[in-house]
Order: sequence, then structure tokens, then C-alpha cells
Amino acid sequence: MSALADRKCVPCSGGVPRLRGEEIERYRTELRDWEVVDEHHLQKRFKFDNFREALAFVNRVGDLAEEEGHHPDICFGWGYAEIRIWTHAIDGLSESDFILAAKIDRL
Ligand SMILES: C[C@H](O)[C@H](O)[C@H]1CNC2=NC(N)=NC(=O)C2=N1
Repeated sequence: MSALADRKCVPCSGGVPRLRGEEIERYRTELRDWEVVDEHHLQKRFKFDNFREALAFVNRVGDLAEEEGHHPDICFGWGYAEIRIWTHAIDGLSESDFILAAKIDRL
């Protein structure tokens, strides 16, 4: 199977099972330092040297999210951006969340 970052997020309108346990772990090993919180969402804090760089990163993530049709929650400020990703329709994790996270790592 191709690397997560080379795949495409797929729209999810529900009806698919949430990823759990070992499935989540398997996907997580393909990511760099993302935390899985309560088997519900992915979370990672990125650090920067100033506000401008954090803002530029957030804008690049925004462009990527629009391309993929999959959108993270982002909280950012001076020197940091914290990203959370999950699949709203199932209120949990699907493959697309890991694909988006891998693409963010590749930015
Ligand atoms: C209709 C559209 O595909 C959905 O609303 C998308 C938009 N972006 C999304 N982004 C994320 N992170 N999770 C979602 O479930 C999601 N749903």
C-alpha cells in the first residue's frame, strides 16, 4: 500500500466504523509524533520561532485542508500551532484523519 501522505482523504458521511486499538496503532506508526487522544482525535503541537512563521504554517495547512476536503481544528499563537483532527460524521478516527496528518507532516 502507498504511503499515507500519497493517498487522498475521502469524504465521510457516516456508516463506517471508527478505527480502534491496534488499527489506530498501525496507522500511528506512519506518523511523526502525533498523539492519539481517547481513540477520538489526533493531536500535535508544532513549534516556531515567531508568530509570523506559525501563521504561515497555519495558512499552508488551510490550503491543504481545502484541497483534501478534510479540515483540522487549529489553535495557534506566538511560536506554536496545535492541530486536532477527527472525522465528525463518526465522532472518531477514520483513515482520512491519518492521511491528512501525514500530509501535514510532509509540508
Ligand atoms: C461534507 C464534508 O466532506 C465534511 O463536512 C467534511 C469536511 N471536513 C472535515 N474535516 C474533518 N477533519 N473531519 C470531517 O469529518 C470533515 N468533514
